[in-house]
Parts: sequence; C-alpha cells; structure tokens
Amino acid sequence: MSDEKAGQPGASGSTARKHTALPKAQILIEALPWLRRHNGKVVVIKFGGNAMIDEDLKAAFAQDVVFLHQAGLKPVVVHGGGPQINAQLDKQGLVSEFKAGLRVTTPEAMDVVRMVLAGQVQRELVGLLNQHGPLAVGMTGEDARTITATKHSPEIDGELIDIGRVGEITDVDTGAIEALLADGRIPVISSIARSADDHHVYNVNADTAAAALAASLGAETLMVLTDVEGLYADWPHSDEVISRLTVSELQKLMPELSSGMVPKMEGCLHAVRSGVGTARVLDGRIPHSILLEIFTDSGIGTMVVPDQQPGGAA
Ligand SMILES: Nc1ncnc2c1ncn2[C@@H]1O[C@H](COP(=O)(O)OP(=O)(O)O)[C@@H](O)[C@H]1O
Ligand SMILES: CC(=O)N[C@@H](CCC(=O)OP(=O)(O)O)C(=O)O
Repeated sequence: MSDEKAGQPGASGSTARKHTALPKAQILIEALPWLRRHNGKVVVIKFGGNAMIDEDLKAAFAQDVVFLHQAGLKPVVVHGGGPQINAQLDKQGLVSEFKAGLRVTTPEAMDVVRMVLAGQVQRELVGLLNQHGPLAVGMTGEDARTITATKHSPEIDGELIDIGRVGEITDVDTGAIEALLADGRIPVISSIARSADDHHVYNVNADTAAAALAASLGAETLMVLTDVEGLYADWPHSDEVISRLTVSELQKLMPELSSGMVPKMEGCLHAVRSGVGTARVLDGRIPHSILLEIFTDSGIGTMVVPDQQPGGAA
C-alpha cells in the first residue's frame, strides 16, 4: 500500500510539490551574486514623478525597495514630482515654465513645490513603504541641513538667466541619512534645500539631488526610474536604447541631450565620477523594474560605468 493510500503525503506527491517550487528556488539562487555584491551597500533610488503613473506601479516600487532592504542593502529613496507640481500650480492658476530643464520657481510656486513634494508625494511613498513595517522616514533636504544650496542661474545663449528659487547644491551633510540607515530605516527624501546665503528654501531638481546624495553617501549604485526605457541614442527619432556607456562616452553625448534627460544624465555623470559604482536609468513604467535589475547583469535600461573597470566588469 502506498503512503498516499494510507492518507500520508506520499513520496510521489512531495516530489511533485518540490518540482513545482524548483523554478522559484532557481530564481532566488540566480539573484545571489547580485545580492552578495550589494550586501550592506547603499543604493540610491530616484523615483521620477513621471514614473508614478498608477497605484499598482507605486505599490510595486515600494515592494521592491522593501525587498532590497530585507535582503541586506541600504536603499535611500529620492523622489520627484514634476507632473504633480504642474497639476497643483494649474489648480491654483499659477503658470509653470521650464528653462534649461528647470522649473522657473517664484516664491509662490516654491510654496506649492514644497507642499506637493514634502506634503503629498513623499507622504504617499512613506505610507506605501510602511505598509511593510516601520521602515520609511520622510525628510527634505532642509532637515538636519542635509542639502544646502545657493541660487542657481543657468546660462542660456551665453547669458545668465534668473529662474527664481532654483537651487544649486553647495553642500551635502549625510549625517541624518546615515543615522536612519544605521537604525534600519529607509530614508525618503524630497529635493528641497535651504540656502546658507539668504535662508530661503530652494527647489532642486530631483535627479540632481539624488546624484549628489549618492556621491556623498558613497553609494554602490544610483538607479533613476523614469518614463522611458533608458537613454535613447537619437531621441526623438529612434527608440534605440544605449544599454551601457562610460563616463567619457556620456560626456561627449551631453551637448546633444535635451529636456528632462539633461539633469538625469548630468547626475549620472557626477555620481559615477564621484565614485558611485554604476548609475542606471530604468523604465519605471515596468512593474518591479528595480528587481529586474537584479536578474540581468547588463541591466534593462542604460548603465553608466567608470572609464576604467577593474577586471573589466561593471
Ligand atoms: N535622449 C533621450 N532619451 C530618452 N529620453 C529623452 C531623451 N532626451 C530627452 N528625453 C525626455 O526626457 C524625459 C524624461 O525626463 P523627465 O520628464 O524629467 O522624467 P522624470 O519625471 O522621470 O524625471 C523623457 O520622457 C523624454 O521625453
Ligand atoms: C528645479 C526643478 O525643476 N525642480 C523640479 C523638482 C521635482 C522633480 O525634479 O521631479 P521629477 O523628477 O518628477 O522631474 C520641479 O519643480 O519639477
């Protein structure tokens, strides 16, 4: 009489169950090298406003970040919110205009930027992350003087232009973030800074803030989630994604880039030049795009690497 006939789980039944679970075990094993390489390392993840398109994507983003945390990495989230700021400015009848890829920010617009980033987008992400445990703590660059900025006047056609309360980062103090990481928390940071000159608050592009934080934290990786597959070679004429490029190659490409890609790629360039291992631009519209990175050595978007790769690997 077989075990099953005797009401016991038989050898054949348990073997079948083991077989069903085998692919799952293989997937976990496949992730091992990446997880081992990144264990204990800081990973700065920038979640762009354009990538926050629906509730499921935001929930999947939170799951991925919590997964990295549970797997022994130290994720730091920096979020954007450009479209969300646009919507609120619109509602309040305030005009919004971009120059040199940055929002012209009047003092009234600055109040809206701060309210939307720190009071709305950041709160929502903190809430989603904390559905998984007491993990996320929200802050802005103002807190504990994490980010200090000075007024930024970009140059257009050889002339410095005034774009209001837009900040250029002059100093980063990572003390508060490191304390949160040491306490097992996930910092969620809004890209707002205080100026040491006039003590006003300034609007900082979120890509720039994420890159500066990644550099100062000595992060292993900077991941930038956006609404395109990566950096297109000949945008908008072609959708061929550049999968990997060195800082020198990117430097050469910079003058050809436009709009939102400028601060993003400038940020990647700055981060990798400052010692961050790799900077990646990923398609945040794909659910679990962060976890997909773990399972693909070459990555799914665009990866910026240092010029000289010790051992030739990224
Ligand atoms: N070479 C390029 N490759 C990909 N996207 C580009 C390129 N040049 C400009 N873009 C634009 O940059 C946008 C991403 O930047 P942005 O809108 O600021 O996104 P986010 O809110 O994620 O920061 C893309 O949606 C695309 O319209
Ligand atoms: C100076 C400047 O342009 N600041 C940005 C800050 C938010 C941001 O960068 O959001 P995304 O990442 O979603 O684009 C802005 O006001 O839109």
